[in-house]
Amino acid sequence: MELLLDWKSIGSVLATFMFVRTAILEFLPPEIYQVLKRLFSRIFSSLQPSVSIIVEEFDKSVTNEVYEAVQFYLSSQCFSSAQVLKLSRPKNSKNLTFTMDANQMLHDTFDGFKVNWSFHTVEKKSSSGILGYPTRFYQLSFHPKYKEKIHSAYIPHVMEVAKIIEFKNRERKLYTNRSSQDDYMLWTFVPFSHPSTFDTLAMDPVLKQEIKEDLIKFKNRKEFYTRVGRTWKRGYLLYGPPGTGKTSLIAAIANFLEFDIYDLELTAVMSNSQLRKLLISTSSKSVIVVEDVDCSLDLSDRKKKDGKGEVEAKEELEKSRPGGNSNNRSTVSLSGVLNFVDGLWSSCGGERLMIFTTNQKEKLDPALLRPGRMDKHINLSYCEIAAFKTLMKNYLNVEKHDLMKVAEEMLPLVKMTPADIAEVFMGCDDAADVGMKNMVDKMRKRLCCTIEEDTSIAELQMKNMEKEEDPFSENRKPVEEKEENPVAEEQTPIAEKVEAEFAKGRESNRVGSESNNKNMTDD
Ligand SMILES: Nc1ncnc2c1ncn2[C@@H]1O[C@H](COP(=O)(O)OP(=O)(O)OP(=O)(O)O)[C@@H](O)[C@H]1O
Repeated sequence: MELLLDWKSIGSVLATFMFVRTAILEFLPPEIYQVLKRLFSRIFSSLQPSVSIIVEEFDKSVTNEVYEAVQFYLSSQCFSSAQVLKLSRPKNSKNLTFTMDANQMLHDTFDGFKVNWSFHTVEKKSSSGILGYPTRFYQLSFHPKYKEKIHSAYIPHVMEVAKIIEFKNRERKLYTNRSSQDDYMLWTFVPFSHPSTFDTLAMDPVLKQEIKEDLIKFKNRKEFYTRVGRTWKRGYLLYGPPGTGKTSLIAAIANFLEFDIYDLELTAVMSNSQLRKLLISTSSKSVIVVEDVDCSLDLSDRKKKDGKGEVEAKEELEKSRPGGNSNNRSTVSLSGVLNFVDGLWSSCGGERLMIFTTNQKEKLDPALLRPGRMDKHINLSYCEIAAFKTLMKNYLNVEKHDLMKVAEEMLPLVKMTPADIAEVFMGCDDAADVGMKNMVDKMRKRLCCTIEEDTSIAELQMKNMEKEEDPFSENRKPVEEKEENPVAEEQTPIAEKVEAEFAKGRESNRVGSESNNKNMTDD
């Protein structure tokens, strides 16, 4: 009988509990329900044994990197489990960021165990009782039996995930030393947003693919570089006439690798030691660029043939520069630059690509060009048909056109850089017919000029040769006789020459398409 009573009372307790629960869910405002839920979960969790780790924002006034990492990590985790979130987008950043609000609790699961994160803000009083800046910190709580796992696996996991998220979210930067006046502000920066990519780049497709593969290999070979005892860096030399896309290629590379760019103006660097400071203040995952290196410093052969030393030669170069005077003269030397590229200091940090550009490769010292310093020599030259098609697609939004055949025949005869072609297409506001007509007109004009120029050079050479001829020689022809000759080469009408050049162009197109690409060399 007593047992029956007990079962009855249990049944009525359960029924009451169900009734109260339904009443709470139905009638209690959700805000109050949430508060009660949190209160109960805190009471229960405080009854369980737990260990806490505090991660403060500052460590002796210096920003705590772990705090930043936790912030990144939790921003990716908190959307699903935190109750109240803060939403922000840092200026110029491409992504939205969610952060936890103060006193919020967040649960995370890792490798089968649970941990709790909470965020707090407290205002600490100084010894004199004055309230200081608020101290912000994250608190990580977990069961004591997971202490070892937290230390050896969970925290490294948080740091790794944070690194990946930070890299994806971060705003890439373009640094320059051009406007820096003193040692304290070596680099100034702006957000890097150059639109050039490998898709928009007009260049030989084989060369493009080769460069992309080389970059991918470089990026994925951290272990390889460690194994063979080399610093994780690579040097490219881009050379070719102005307007062939050296700067555009650098921007495309930085966008491809998602690296920052450091644009190093050597003439603004006062000494080798300042050069070293600039180098060690660059971050990893960056492209360091020295444009027009032949114009920056005298980096020709160190052993001057005329007996002048490096310093003397540099002095001369400085004097020859506009506004150059001895007071603000740079004392950066070739050896300083060589050390910058692959000296001991260049091994600080990692994952760095150094790119030097020049219009005159032959002016550079072989020491700078050797493998290990410049690992790849990339020749960017005048526009060929594949590059022309890319520009047509970019600027005129067409892949085929009636005038394509004519342009294709003339292109090998006229030395046009991608910049020349881009300029013509730019003025056509997407109108493909106008763009192609203007292009062909420009090519014709250039072809005529080239032929006229060649003709007058040939005439001049002929005259000079005649002047130099031995006046007593029996074979010597009088100049007048040559000028009167109606079938002389220089008197062929320009139109005929253009036609002859076209024939040459057709031939060279055929040969060009058969030849292997020789524009990128491993040095
Ligand atoms: N290969 C290319 N693909 C697409 N656009 C190009 C290319 N080359 C040049 N251009 C166009 O021409 C302009 C000038 O090119 P860029 O500055 O890259 O040439 P450069 O070789 O670095 O010239 P310089 O040697 O004078 O510095 C660019 O803004 C771009 O619009």
